[in-house]
Amino acid sequence: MKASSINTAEPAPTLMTFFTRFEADILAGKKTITIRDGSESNYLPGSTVTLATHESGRVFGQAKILTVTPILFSALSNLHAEQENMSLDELKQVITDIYPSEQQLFVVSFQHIVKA
Ligand SMILES: CC(=O)Nc1cc[nH]c(=O)n1
Repeated sequence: MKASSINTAEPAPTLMTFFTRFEADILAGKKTITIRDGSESNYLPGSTVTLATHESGRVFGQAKILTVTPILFSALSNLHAEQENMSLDELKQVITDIYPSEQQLFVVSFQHIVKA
């Protein structure tokens, strides 16, 4: 993402939540990206975020944000699916379930650095 397109109006988030079903893949280093909508696109590359479950808020680790890249739903590829540790069909279904009819999305890549 270009520096000029980073939203500096709000502080970068320090918490990233995931559905519990994704936790094991993240801790195993098998899921290295997350695809979010515009409301969760303000992560700052280089920053460290706390990882917690969406359902209960249980903290399960920390990660370093590497990149935040805009992407259209129609441009999701097998590379994204690999980085999510799922097939492309699965990934498209997951994203459609979470963000119905959202075209503009953001790929947030991260490195899991600490297990809680
Ligand atoms: C809580 C939540 O929205 N979690 C998501 C959303 C998109 N991708 C993902 O890996 N996790």
